[in-house]
Amino acid sequence: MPAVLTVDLPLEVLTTDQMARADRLTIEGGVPAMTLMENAALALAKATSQILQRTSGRRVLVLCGPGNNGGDGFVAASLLRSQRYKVRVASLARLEELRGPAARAAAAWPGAVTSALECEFEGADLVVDALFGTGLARDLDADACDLVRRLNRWRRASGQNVVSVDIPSGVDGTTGAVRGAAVEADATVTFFRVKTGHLLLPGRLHCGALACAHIGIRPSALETLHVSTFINAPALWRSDLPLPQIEGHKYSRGHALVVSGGASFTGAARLSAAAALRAGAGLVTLASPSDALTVNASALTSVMVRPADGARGLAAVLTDERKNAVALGPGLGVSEESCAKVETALAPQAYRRAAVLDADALSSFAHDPERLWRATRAAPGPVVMTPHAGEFARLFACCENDGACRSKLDKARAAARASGAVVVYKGPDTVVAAPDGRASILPSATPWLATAGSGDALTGIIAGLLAQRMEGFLAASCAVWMHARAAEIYGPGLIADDIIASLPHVWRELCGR
Ligand SMILES: NC(=O)C1=CN([C@@H]2O[C@H](COP(=O)(O)OP(=O)(O)OC[C@H]3O[C@@H](n4cnc5c(N)ncnc54)[C@H](O)[C@@H]3O)[C@@H](O)[C@H]2O)[C@@H](O)CC1
Ligand SMILES: [K+]
Repeated sequence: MPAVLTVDLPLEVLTTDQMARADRLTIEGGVPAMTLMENAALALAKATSQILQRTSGRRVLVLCGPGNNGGDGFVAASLLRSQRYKVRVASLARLEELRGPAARAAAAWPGAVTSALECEFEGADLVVDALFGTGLARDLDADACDLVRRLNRWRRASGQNVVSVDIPSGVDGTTGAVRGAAVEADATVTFFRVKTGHLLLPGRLHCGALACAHIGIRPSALETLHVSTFINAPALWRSDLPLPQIEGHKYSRGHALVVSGGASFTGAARLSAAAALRAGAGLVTLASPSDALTVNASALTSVMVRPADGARGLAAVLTDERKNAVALGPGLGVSEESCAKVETALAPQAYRRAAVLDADALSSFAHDPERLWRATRAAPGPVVMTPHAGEFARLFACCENDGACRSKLDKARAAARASGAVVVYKGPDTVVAAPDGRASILPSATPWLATAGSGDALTGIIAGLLAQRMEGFLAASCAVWMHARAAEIYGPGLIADDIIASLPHVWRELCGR
């Protein structure tokens, strides 16, 4: 399935409840519901017609559901028919069951309406999926599941396009979960703002190319919605991006300290260190156990190496106040000593030091997460934690099993609240959540990123941005995006070293030169 198109999507991401409130406020403000529906259908008909022109198709089947999503389908059917497309309409509900604008839209459709459950897809060049939108309130029943599965099979076998109205039917607009079965669309046209279910997996994989249309809801409606979820795109953090200043020097660009593992586990920390430098830290030092000093020193040039044995050795290196960001975890080893090193790195200080905790720095606390939260809450500067799904489950079992946490986004937010740290919940739909409730979702990432050392590179990029004093949530979001973009630029065959090597291209794009 094609990746989500992120071009020109507005930054704010809504839950289905927030979207319903925006609709309600707009209608109360004097815009008729029918006008919103007509605007939605116009955008839908335009997108559909563009695909049909590309594929030289003429025959459209519109599947309409029992609510306003179906209403959008009826209006779009009328519009497409007026453009001389050959349009069939099939409805899941009996027409007399429809209410409000959907009933009016159905009444205005001049053609026949057949039963969706019995409809044949053969002969269609494109199917419009207007079965369920943001009003999906429960799992699809067996008949609807069967219809959706038949549609998906037909699409795969025929190679024809399916366009979903608002969200692929069966995808939960808030959590991205599949409720029984869900349409696999080639394109999805949503309205006003993207919903969290478009970006979170598996929902995102069902959307195809995602477009967001303006339908007459004013952006001022956002003011009352208290939106705190955003697409992770440059517009979110570009104005805070640290750029070298002409009057600056390496010390003004910050000094990141990366903690190396023992002699047999040094590569991971070296990747992090190199990534921190490429992310723009003025200086990077690798704190290395004595037994790994030679191997580390012989493999590094622009990264400095200092001996540091155990938590005490680390404490000694950290007495230098200029080392304002510390990263630990990659190759560190799961042990009590690692716990002590993390506590040393997070120990309250008179000066502000940021920290990134990854991999073994997190897993070492799996038996006692509260001990880690005590340290992260007391830390003198921003703390960013970067668990993948396995580490998250081990460390944040309380958030995993909390019934109120229905999605990856909910879980990441709960984890950030519990720990007082920025949580980067990694995966193809990486969520960054801050303790104050802000969150970002990465809209697309190449599967080539799933490679050894990829997480170590991300840890380093975050450390590099934190060393340059970028705010914790924005630094983590920016690093996640840069990491994904670097991998996208490099393309197939990517290994972790290539992510680091591609960072200058990412900077060039961000700086516009
Ligand atoms: N003013 C508005 O609210 C606007 C809404 N629009 C469209 O309206 C949609 C939302 O409309 P609705 O709130 O009517 O919701 P939907 O059309 O998404 O679906 C709700 C209907 O389906 C039923 N239903 C929910 N889950 C079901 C299930 N699992 N099995 C069977 N029936 C189920 C509900 O009882 C209700 O009748 C949006 O997705 C969008 O397409 C657009 O027309 C723009 C304006
Ligand atoms: K739909």
